[in-house]
Amino acid sequence: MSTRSADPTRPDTAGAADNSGAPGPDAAPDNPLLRERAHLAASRSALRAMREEAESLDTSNVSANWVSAEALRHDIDQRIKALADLSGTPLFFGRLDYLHAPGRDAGATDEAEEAHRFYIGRRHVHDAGGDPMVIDWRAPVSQPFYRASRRDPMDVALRRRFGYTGGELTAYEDEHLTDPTEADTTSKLLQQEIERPRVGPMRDIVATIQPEQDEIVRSGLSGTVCVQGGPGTGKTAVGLHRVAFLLYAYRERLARTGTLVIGPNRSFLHYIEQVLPALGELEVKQATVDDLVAQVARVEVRGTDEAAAAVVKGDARMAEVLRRAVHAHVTLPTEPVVVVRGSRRWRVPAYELEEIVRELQGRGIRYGAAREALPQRIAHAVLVQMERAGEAPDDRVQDAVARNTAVKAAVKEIWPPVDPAKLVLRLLTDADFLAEHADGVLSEDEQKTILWARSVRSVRSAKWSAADVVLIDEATDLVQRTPSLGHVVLDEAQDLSPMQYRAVGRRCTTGSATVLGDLAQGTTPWATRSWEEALAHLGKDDAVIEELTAGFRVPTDVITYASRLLPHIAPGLTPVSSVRENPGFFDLRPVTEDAQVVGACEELLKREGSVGLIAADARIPVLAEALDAAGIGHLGPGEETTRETRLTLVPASLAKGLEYDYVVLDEPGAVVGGEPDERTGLRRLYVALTRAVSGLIVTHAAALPPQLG
Ligand SMILES: Nc1ncnc2c1ncn2[C@@H]1O[C@H](COP(=O)(O)OP(=O)(O)OP(=O)(O)O)[C@@H](O)[C@H]1O
Repeated sequence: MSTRSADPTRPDTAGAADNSGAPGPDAAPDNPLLRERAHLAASRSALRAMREEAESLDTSNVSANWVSAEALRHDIDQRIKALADLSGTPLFFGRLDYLHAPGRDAGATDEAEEAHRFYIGRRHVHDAGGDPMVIDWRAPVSQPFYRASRRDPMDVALRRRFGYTGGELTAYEDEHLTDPTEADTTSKLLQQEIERPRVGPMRDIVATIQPEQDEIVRSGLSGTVCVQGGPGTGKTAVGLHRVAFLLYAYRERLARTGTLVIGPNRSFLHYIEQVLPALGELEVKQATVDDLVAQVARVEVRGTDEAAAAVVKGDARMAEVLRRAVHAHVTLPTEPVVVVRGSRRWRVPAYELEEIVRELQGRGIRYGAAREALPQRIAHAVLVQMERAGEAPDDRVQDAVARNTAVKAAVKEIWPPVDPAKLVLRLLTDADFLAEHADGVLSEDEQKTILWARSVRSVRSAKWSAADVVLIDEATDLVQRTPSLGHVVLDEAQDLSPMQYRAVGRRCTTGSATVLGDLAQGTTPWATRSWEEALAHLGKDDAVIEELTAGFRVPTDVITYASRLLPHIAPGLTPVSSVRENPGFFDLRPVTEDAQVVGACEELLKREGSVGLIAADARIPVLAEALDAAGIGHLGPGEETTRETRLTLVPASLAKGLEYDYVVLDEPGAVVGGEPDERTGLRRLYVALTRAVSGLIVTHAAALPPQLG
C-alpha cells in the first residue's frame, strides 16, 4: 500500500502510486491528486446540476389532485435536501478500479476505463449524459470497497482511499489487491479516521466500515440480525448504516411500511440524529420504547415503580394475565336473540349463539376483530332462517339485521368493548380481579407487589409508570392489531424487559429487526440474560446472532482496565480488543476534594475535542456547583458542544451509548453504590469506564471497587 499526500502541485509527492486514468481536461496528466481533485470538482458541479434540475421541476400540471400534488412536492423537496452538497462531507471517499467492467459478459471487450472505475461516495451523482460520476456506497458495485482483500480481491485491481483536510482532497492511498509483491499494511487514512477527535453529535462511518460490520450492514431485509458487541465496537453505527442500506436496497417496500430506530433515551436519540440525514435518509423515525407505547396508550407517565414491581410487570407472564383478563369479558349467551322485522320474529336460540361465539374464540383473532364480526354472524343465522322460510334476503338485509337493536344489545352483553387502559387500571387496583386472572400465573406475593397501594379513580388521574404503559400497549394489541413496520432497529436492547421486547416485536411482526446490545451493559433489574431468550420475546427466534469484538472507541489501556469487570458482570463474553493505535492515556488519581475533580476537567479541556465528566447521579448537583464556582461552562448529555463549551456533565445513568474524547470518571465506588445491587453497579461502572476515545482520568476519594483489582 502506498499513501500520497501533501502538495499536489509538486508531482513528486503524488503520482507514483497511480498509473491509470485519463487526465481530466484541466489536470496535469502525471499528477493523480490533481486528476482526482478535478473529478471532485466535476462531481460537485454535476451534483449542483442535479439539484437545480430537481428545484426547477414544476408539479402544478402533473398531478391529478391536490393530495397527490402535495405528496409529489414533498418527494421533490426531500430529493432536493438529499442532493445538498454538505460542506465538510466529502462527495466521495474511495475509488475502485475493477479488472473487468462489472455487469458485462466475461468476453466483452469494452476497454473504456470509465467502465472499470468507480468513485464511491455518500450518494449517487451522474453527469448530464446520465453516466455515473459517484456511486452510492450502498450499490452492489461499491461492496468490494469494504470487503475485498488480497485473499479475495473480488475482481478489484485497485482500491484507493481519499484523505481530506477541511473539505479539500489532500491525500490518497492505494492498494493493488492482485499485486503479489505489494505488502499488506494497515491503512493510515483508515487509522486517522478512527482516531479523529470527536466533536458534536455522532457522525457516519461510511468511509471506513469494516468487513465484519459490512456483512451486518448489507444483510437482507427478510431476516432479523442480533448483534452482541462490547463498548465501542460500532453497534450503533452499524445499525444506522444498515437502515440506510435497507432504504436503498428496498426503497419502495420500506417507503410503504416505514422504518424506525429505537434508542434508550432522548439524549441518546439526539446524539445519533444527524447520522441518517448525513447519509441522505431523512424519513426514518426515531423513538424510545416509552414514546412508542405512550402514543398508543394515550396516557402520561407520571409515576415510577419499585424495582420489584417493575420486574413483575415486565415479565412475559403478564401477557398471559392480560390475555385472560381481556378474553374473560366474553360471556356465553344464555338467552336467545329475537329480531323483529315487519310482522315477523326471528329467533336465534342460545345454543346457536354459543356455537357462533365458540367458533370466533377458536379462530385466534383479536378480541376487537371478533367483536366486530359477531353481529354479522348473528345476522347470518337470521338470514338462513329467512331463506328456509322462503324469503330471498340480500346483503342489505343482513347489514340491517346486524344493526338491529336486539342484535346490538346481545353483542354488548356477550362481547362487550374493552378499554385497555381501564382494564390495566382494574388489574392494578382490584386485588380480586387480579387474583382471578393471575391465578396460577403469578404468585400471591407477585400479585401483591404489583398492586397499587392507593385506589385510583380514573385512567386520567392515575400515576402510570413506564412499565404500566407497556401493559396497556399489550392489552391494546389484544383488542386490536398493532400496525407493523418494515424494519426496526433496536439499540441498547439489553435493557429491555420481556414485555418491552414484545411491544417492539409487535411493531415489526411482518417486518424484520436489527437488535443491538451488550449483555455486559445491562443495567436494569430485568436486563437480558441471553439473546436467544430476548429474541423469543421479540417473536424473532430465527434471528442470526453476530458478535463484534474490535473496539473503535476505547484505547487499549482503558478497555483492558474496564474488562477486569467482565468476569463479574457477564462471564463468558469476549473482551473487546481496541483497534486504536493511539494508546491514549489512562490515569488513576486519588483526590481529597471536588476541586481536584474540576482541576482534572480543566486539564483535559486544554486538549482538542469533547470532555465528559461522568459521575454517580447523586454526585451531579455537587459537581455542577463546583464547576460553576470555577467558572467552567458545562452541558447536559445530548446537548451539542460548541467551541466555547466542550464539557458535558453526565449522570452515570445517562452515559450509555455516548462518547467523549476525554473523560473524567468521578468516584467509581459511588457509581457502583448508586445502583440497587452490586452487579448492576459494576455494569454501570463498566459503561462509564468505556466512554473515552483518547483518555480517561479516574478520580477517587474513596477506595476503588475491589473487582477492579
Ligand atoms: N468502522 C469504523 N470506522 C471508524 N469509526 C468507527 C467504526 N466503527 C465504529 N466507529 C466509531 O466508534 C465509536 C463507537 O461506535 P458505536 O457508538 O457505534 O459503538 P457501540 O458498539 O454502539 O458502543 P456502546 O456499546 O458503547 O454503545 C463511534 O465513534 C463510531 O463512529
